[in-house]
Amino acid sequence: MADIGDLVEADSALEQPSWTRAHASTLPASGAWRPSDPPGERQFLRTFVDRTFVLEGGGQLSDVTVAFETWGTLAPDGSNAILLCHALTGDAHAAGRAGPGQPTPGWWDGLIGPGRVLDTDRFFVVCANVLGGCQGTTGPASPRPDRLGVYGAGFPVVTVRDMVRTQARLADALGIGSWAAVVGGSMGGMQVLEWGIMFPERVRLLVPIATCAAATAQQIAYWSTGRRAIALDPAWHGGDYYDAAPGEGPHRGLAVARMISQITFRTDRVFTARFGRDEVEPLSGQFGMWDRFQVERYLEHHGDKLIRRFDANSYLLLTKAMDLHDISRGRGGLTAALGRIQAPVLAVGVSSDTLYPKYQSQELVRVLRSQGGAARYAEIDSPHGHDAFLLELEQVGRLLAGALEEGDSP
Ligand SMILES: CC(=O)SCCNC(=O)CCNC(=O)[C@H](O)C(C)(C)COP(=O)(O)OP(=O)(O)OC[C@H]1O[C@@H](n2cnc3c(N)ncnc32)[C@H](O)[C@@H]1OP(=O)(O)O
Ligand SMILES: N[C@@H](CCO)C(=O)O
Repeated sequence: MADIGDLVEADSALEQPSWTRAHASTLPASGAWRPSDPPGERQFLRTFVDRTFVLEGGGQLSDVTVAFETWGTLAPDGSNAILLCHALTGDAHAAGRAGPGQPTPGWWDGLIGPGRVLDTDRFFVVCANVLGGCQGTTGPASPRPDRLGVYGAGFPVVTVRDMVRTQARLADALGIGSWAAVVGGSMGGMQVLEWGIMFPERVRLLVPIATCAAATAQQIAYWSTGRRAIALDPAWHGGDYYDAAPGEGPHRGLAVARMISQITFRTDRVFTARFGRDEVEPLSGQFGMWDRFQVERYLEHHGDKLIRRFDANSYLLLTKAMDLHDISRGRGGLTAALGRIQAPVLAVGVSSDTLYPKYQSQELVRVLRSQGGAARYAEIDSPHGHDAFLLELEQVGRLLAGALEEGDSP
């Protein structure tokens, strides 16, 4: 445990959801980790304090903070821990706070808690904000170790493998030798696969949802268009905008990037049912260029919402990490990479996902099984598209419950 770095308790000065306040310059150092009170409170692990963390792409970091939340109680032998890996704009807050006060909704509320699928009377559930993110874990908006400003454009490119390596340090620090399950959707599913490949002996069940073994040309096309929108915003300033006055950051570019991605998260069918050709400003016979359809206003709303809770540089980094995701890189191909996995795999696709289409999950299972791996495909039947893993919680819960019953769990 000596080289793990300091675990620090939740600091009320950091009590905030926003990236703008996510990085206080000092974190209180403490000795050993102890559970937060109430459960669900954000906690921080400082790691790589002692040495340089060399990233897969050659960049370097030191003194990395990992923000995480936990629910439930860790068994004395550390055997009952489940790791949840979040998607692009998610964070460590997978479930609402269980203690007093107004619970803040989490992205998988309803699945986590006493008697729920991720039963906190039985499991110790952990979720950490990813490296490069903007909700407490070190990212571009974080102060540099020398305290001479924030990283900004100087933050190195990170990969999904780098994210997983920081999570492994967290597991070490918490005393978790192997996870009962590692579960996540989209970018979270990419982390799940890398966990199975990088640390095969440290996972006992893998549940990658709505994800892929390697980004396709179309996925790269979508995400890179969003990145271009951010880079074209003059307020982006090459990534160094953190001293801009409130409201003067690259929010226009980020909003457009979100509008583009929101289209890919949903479907033609649902957009047609929800918005059809309905207009916001009724067409009067004289067509105004900026008179809007309802779907335009909806996308604008989603752009506006994201800029209030997300950092443009993190959006660039994390979408790049997804595009760089390729489990076969440096491993002698897809079959060899998947051949490293020892844990049973439940790969879940979404029937209507056009961003990470279900054939990619099916292909994972086909290759795993061709090598004798214990892999199964299951499907979320939904009209909603990619976001179904966040919207169809009843189906997700049923699939997870089945996998946890069958898998190697306590
Ligand atoms: C529970 C959480 O997600 S916590 C938030 C943290 N975020 C994350 O963790 C990332 C993952 N979460 C997400 O991506 C999303 O929150 C999801 C997928 C879970 C849910 O998506 P939603 O945004 O709720 O879905 P939906 O497509 O129904 O959009 C609803 C919003 O569009 C607005 N809207 C609907 N129609 C229109 C329209 N015609 N014009 C303008 N706005 C509209 C609604 O008023 C609503 O606004 P609100 O969210 O400010 O209340
Ligand atoms: N809508 C989700 C899914 C992305 O895969 C998010 O914003 O994180």
